[in-house]
Amino acid sequence: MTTGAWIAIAAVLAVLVVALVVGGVLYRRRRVSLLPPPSTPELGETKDRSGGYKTAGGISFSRGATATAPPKPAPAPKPTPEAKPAPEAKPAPEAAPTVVPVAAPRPEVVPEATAPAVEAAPEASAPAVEAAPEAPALEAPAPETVEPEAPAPAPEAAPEVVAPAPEVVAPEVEVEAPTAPVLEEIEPTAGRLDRLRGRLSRSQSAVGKSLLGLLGGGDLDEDSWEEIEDTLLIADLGSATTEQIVTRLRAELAAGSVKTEADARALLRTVLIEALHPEFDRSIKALPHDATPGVLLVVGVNGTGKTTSTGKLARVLVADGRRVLLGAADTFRAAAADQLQTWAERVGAEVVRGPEGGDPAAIAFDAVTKGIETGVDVVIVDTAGRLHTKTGLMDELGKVKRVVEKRAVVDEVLLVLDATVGQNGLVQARVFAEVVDITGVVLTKLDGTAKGGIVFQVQRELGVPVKLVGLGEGADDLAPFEPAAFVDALLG
Ligand SMILES: Nc1nc2c(ncn2[C@@H]2O[C@H](COP(=O)(O)OP(=O)(O)OP(=O)(O)O)[C@@H](O)[C@H]2O)c(=O)[nH]1
Repeated sequence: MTTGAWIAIAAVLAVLVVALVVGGVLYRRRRVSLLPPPSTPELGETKDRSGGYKTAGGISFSRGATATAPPKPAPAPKPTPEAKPAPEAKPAPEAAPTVVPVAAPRPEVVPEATAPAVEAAPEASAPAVEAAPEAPALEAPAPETVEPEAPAPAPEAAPEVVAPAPEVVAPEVEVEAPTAPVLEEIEPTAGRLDRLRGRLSRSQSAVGKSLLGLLGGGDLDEDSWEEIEDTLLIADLGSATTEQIVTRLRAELAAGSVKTEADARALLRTVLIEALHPEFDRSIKALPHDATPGVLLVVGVNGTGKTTSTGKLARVLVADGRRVLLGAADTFRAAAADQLQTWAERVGAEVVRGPEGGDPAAIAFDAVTKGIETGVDVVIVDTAGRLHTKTGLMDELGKVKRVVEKRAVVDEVLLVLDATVGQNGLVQARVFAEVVDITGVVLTKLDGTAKGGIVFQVQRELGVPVKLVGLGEGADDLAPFEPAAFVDALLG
């Protein structure tokens, strides 16, 4: 072939290459994505999954009564344990897993490698762009997934590469195993009871409707009053509370203060709220003291939801920027410690656990000791759920508390009660109250019972507030108990 022919072939090839490249770029630009465009969140913005509900506040925390120290400054994330005086910087004992610094999924902790990365690094390929909005705090390693061979798109084309284009995920790319555990996003605590109100209403509002129906009907005869009493009793308000409420309603109606249905509703609302003691302090005493963490014991009969509630509470505290250590002192049920560890790993809390069947008091002691050494803010000890009829086992719970008190003040003893068991819960409450001083109640499974009236009885019986309510099996289905919101749900 002549030189001219070779040149002609070379020119044709060059044109083909250029055409392929241009075609590729145009193809990428025109490709239609079925995924929503990535909304790059502002730094500091968290994803709101509350469904738009807003309420007065979230779960509030306070310091135990024995604290003498001035309040610590606002709990921004504490990156290092040395923020607190750690007596001996001992290495973690093997009983506990590696200390996971609580990279609390708060936006402030997010390094610049989130949204800005999209702009700053055009070579950071599609996966990084797409993943960033989902869990900003955890996506720092995203650049590691960059495919080296991927044809670098023009910088301006990057935002359009929304869909995880199959060809971008090159099979030969070795995605490094994440070094940090994948932490979960935690729902905002503010507004939870309102967000979960639907569940409460579904199970409770029949009571409210029936009461309103009776009261709004005008003059009440004795049969109607009896029906009101029955309704309250069936809803598990207990005879004392029922009597108190009926007496008050009778007096108000006799005084002629109820003329319309709206009056009846307003009166019922007021009377029920009053009976729930809105003045009780429902904050969780979980804030650290000068040199010791806040210490909480979670007690209750097995199956009531102790471990679940402990995990849910840990999430709330982590979301509040606290460093949390969980003590798995429930050695009675084999899987309980694993269950607790899973909860902890999901939010980056530490766990201290012991051998199966080990001494719960020893584990609780170790947990608090480790919490002091590592300078965590709060230690929550999940205790063994024992049948309250077994005296020896109940005594063991007393021992757990006494032993823990050798290391730190116990700020809260939360009794977990299953709302679905009705009166039986009261029997449990009495027995536990004999062994330890209960400071608050967590009433679980309120989503699955129409007997929410147990709230009234429990408070009356124990003289301590219901502080938290469990409204589902979901990780964030724990809400502060707010009398007014509860009554509103009751009245529908
Ligand atoms: N529907 C509903 N289920 C709940 C709630 N809280 C806990 N549960 C469920 O109740 C069951 C028992 O919960 P656990 O946390 O294992 O109970 P526990 O008291 O720790 O039990 P032991 O470890 O045996 O002592 C689990 O299936 C939970 O998902 C709640 O508020 N609502």
